Amino acid sequence: MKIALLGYGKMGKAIERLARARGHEVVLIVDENNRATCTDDQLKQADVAIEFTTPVVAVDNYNWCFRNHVPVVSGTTGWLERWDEVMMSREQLGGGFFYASNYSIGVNIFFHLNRWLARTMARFADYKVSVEETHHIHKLDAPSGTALTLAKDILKEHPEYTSWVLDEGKVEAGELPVKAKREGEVPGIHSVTYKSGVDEIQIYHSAYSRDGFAQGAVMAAEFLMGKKGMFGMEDLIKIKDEN
Ligand SMILES: NC(=O)C1=CN([C@@H]2O[C@H](COP(=O)(O)OP(=O)(O)OC[C@H]3O[C@@H](n4cnc5c(N)ncnc54)[C@H](OP(=O)(O)O)[C@@H]3O)[C@@H](O)[C@H]2O)C=CC1
Ligand SMILES: O=C(O)C1=N[C@H](C(=O)O)C[C@H](O)C1
Repeated sequence: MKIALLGYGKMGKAIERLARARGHEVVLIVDENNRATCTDDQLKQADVAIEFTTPVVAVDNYNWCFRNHVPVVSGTTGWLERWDEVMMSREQLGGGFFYASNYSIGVNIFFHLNRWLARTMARFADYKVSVEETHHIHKLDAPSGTALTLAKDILKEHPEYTSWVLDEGKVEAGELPVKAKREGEVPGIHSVTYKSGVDEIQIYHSAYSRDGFAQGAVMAAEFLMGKKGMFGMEDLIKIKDEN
């Protein structure tokens, strides 16, 4: 498979290493410095693009891929307020798009546990729920995309919360608190905690490195090659939600 890497930072470099190890070819590397001079013809050399850049530039890159009929794996977080716009242009231009807030298989199992626990705990009003994430100090968005996925899945099962809120010390009744911590070079830690007056229940995931994210992104690219339409991790790893 021929890959265009859009974004060549911490994730782009990890993806390059893992993609080559799986026998793929990286035919284009784009970063902030050369983006303006990269041509459509260069992009069209690729079977798939993998995009890990920044919240501000990601949507332009998706549209670049759609216009050139290159399916794109989107890893960038922090752009979801433009989701509808991206879905519309994908549909109009007929592109292939794969999005996950977190490509690690472990986190996607954790998402499954979170949905199960949220359904179970909905019957026990004594417990208050909160989400916490810790990441490296370079991260631009807060809360993380992963924490947002966790929070949104909890909100679906808990009508006593009307919205999530970034917990900066002041949380109103009806708000699901999401705390975002920034420390050193932490690759990514997420937890969900249910607390009552007498005990607490917690689920927790900690990434040891970026390799799990990068491996999942390359697997998503292998899956997406030659496809049109919208896909997510549930298409790649079929874990069934049960009651
Ligand atoms: N979904 C998931 O599983 C994961 C998602 N992420 C997300 O991926 C994103 C990237 O993370 P990370 O690699 O750590 O970030 P980095 O800051 O290390 O890398 C960002 C890269 O984007 C490049 N860039 C900036 N503007 C453009 C542009 N217009 N076109 C192409 N490239 C550009 C930068 O170029 P330059 O080097 O020249 O500045 C840099 O190489 C973040 O949003 C993060 O939250 C991260 C890990 C896992
Ligand atoms: O910026 C990061 O590093 C990460 N971002 C993703 C997110 O926002 O959830 C995934 C992972 O936690 C690492």
